[in-house]
Amino acid sequence: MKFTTFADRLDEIEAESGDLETIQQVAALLAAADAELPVVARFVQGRVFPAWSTSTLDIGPSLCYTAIARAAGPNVSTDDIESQLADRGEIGAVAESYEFGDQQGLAAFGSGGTTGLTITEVDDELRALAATDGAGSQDQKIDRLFGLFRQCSPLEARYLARLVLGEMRIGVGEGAVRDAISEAFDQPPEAVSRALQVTNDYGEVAAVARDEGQAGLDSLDLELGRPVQSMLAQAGTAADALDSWGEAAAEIKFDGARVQIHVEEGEEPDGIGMVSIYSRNMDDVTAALPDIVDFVERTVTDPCIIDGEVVAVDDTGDPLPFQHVLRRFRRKHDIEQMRDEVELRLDAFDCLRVGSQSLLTKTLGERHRHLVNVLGDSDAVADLLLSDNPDELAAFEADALEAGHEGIMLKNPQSTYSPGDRGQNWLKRKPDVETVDLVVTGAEWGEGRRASFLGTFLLSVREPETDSYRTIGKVATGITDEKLAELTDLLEPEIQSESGQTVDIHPSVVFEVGYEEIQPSPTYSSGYALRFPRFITVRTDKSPADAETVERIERLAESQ
Ligand SMILES: Nc1ncnc2c1ncn2[C@@H]1O[C@H](COP(=O)(O)OP(=O)(O)OP(=O)(O)O)[C@@H](O)[C@H]1O
Repeated sequence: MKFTTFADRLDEIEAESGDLETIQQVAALLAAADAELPVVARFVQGRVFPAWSTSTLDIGPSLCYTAIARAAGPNVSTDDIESQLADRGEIGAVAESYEFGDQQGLAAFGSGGTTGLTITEVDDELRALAATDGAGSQDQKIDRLFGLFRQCSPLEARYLARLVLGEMRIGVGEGAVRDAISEAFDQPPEAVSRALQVTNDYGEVAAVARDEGQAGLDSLDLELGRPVQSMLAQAGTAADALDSWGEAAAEIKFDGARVQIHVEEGEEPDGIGMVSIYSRNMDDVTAALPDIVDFVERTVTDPCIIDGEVVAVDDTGDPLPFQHVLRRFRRKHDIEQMRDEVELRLDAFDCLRVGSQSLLTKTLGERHRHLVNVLGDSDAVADLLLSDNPDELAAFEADALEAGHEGIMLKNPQSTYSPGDRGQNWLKRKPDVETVDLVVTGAEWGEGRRASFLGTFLLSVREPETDSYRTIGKVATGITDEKLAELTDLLEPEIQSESGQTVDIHPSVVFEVGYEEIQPSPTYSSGYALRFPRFITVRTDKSPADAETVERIERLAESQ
C-alpha cells in the first residue's frame, strides 16, 4: 500500500465523527491491506512497534522539528516550526503546511506531487532509525527522518509527524481497531479481544485473524519474553467484596513498583534460562534490578511468568515508601552503587504461566498454588488469607497498616487473570488520601528566584476513544525548589511550544496528585477540576497510557 493511500484514508477517518462509521472505515482499510496488514494495524493507532516490544523510536519533539525544518528548506528554522505550532496547535498541521524538497522537484516534472513511498518503506525506515545507537545517533535519526519528510506530500507529512511523535489522534482508539479487526475478517469479537490480551500486538492479531481465522486466534497465547498488561484493581471495601463473592482472598497491598518477571527455559543443571523483568507499562527494567534477577535465578526452578511488586526495605526488612523504589527502578547508571543504598525485595502475588502451560484461565487459588511451587519455600510469595468473615478481614487490614503497608487487596478467589483489565475482581483498599495519576501537558515558567524553573504544571486526563487529552487542573503546591529543578530537567526536552510564560508539553510524564475533592468545572476541558491539588511524585513507572481517563474521573466524582 502506498503511504499516500494510507494518508488519504486516515484523512477520511479523521473527518468521521460516528463511532460505527469509524470502525467500518478502519475495517475497510485493514481489508485493503496485503502483506503490510500488520503495519497498517499498528500505524492506524500511531504505533510503529507492538506494545510488548521494548523498541522505541526515541524521537522527541525537538528532533522531529529539526527534521521538518530541514525538509522544508533553508528558509525554515526550528524556531519557525515552534511558532507555527503555537498558532496551529498540533504538529500534523504544521508539517502539512510545507511543500517539502522532493515534492517541489517532482511537481516541476509534472508528477503532480504524488510520492512513491510505500507504507512498508516508511516502516522499514522508522525501524532502522530506532536501531541507531551510540555516538552520532541523534544526527543519524534526524537524517533518516528528514529523508522521509522530504519524500512526503503535505498530507503524508501530517500523519508521519504525528506517527513519529506518537500523537496520531484521528479518533481511533484501541477498541475501534479491535472491532475493526473483528469486522474486517469476520471473527468473533471475544476471540479477537482474547488474542489481543495475550499478544499485545494488533498487527499480529490482524494478520492471524485474516490468514488463520478463529482457530489461529485461539492458538495465540502468552509467550516467555513478551510481557502482557497487568491486571488492575478498583477501589473497594471488604463489605463490597463479601457482598459480591461471599468469600474474599486478601493480600497486603505492597507500596512498590509492579513487575512481571519472565523466566525462560534453559540448560541443565538448573533448567532455567534468561530472566527478564518488565514494568507495568511493559518496559524492560531487568538491567536496573540485578538483585531481583539474582534472587529469581537462585530460587525459581521452572520457566514461568510471575506477577508481583518490588518494594524498597530498610535494614530490618520493613517496607519503605514507594519513592525509594523509584530511585532504583529505571536507573541506567550507578546501578551497583544504588543496589547497596536501596535494598529491594520481591513480593510475588500471581503466576501467569508455568512451563508451557498458560494459567490465565485458572482461578486465583490455582494460580497461587503454582506460584508457591515455582518460588519454593522462599518468603517472596505474598500471604493470602481466604476468608468470609468481615472481622477477620478488618484485622488483616489493621495488621497490614500497622506493619507499614499502604493497604490491602481483596480478590475474587474464583476469578481468572484478565490482562489490562481494571474490573470488579480485584479491589484495592487503602485508607490514605485520594490520589490520581495525571499527564503533564503544559507548564508555566516561574518568577523571580524561580524564573529558570517550570513552576505551575497543567494536568490532563486521557480520552481513550479519541486518543487525546483533556485538562483537569494545575498543580503548584507540594514541590520543593530541588524537586522543581528536577522536574524542569525532566520536562524541558518535552516542550512543544512557548508563548510568554506558558509552555505546551508533549504528553509523556505522569504526576501522582493528591486532592480533596473532584468538582465539576467549566474551566477545564475534562469538565472537572481538583480541589486542593497537591504534587505527590512523578510516576516514572507509568506512561500516559496508564493515566486516569475522563470516565474514571467521572466515576470518582460520582462516588465521593
Ligand atoms: N497484592 C497485590 N496484588 C495486586 N496488586 C498489588 C498488590 N500489592 C500491591 N499492588 C499494586 O497495586 C496496584 C493495584 O492498584 P491499581 O490497579 O489501581 O494500580 P495503581 O493505579 O498503580 O494503584 P496505586 O496508585 O494505588 O498503586 C497494582 O498495579 C500493583 O502495583
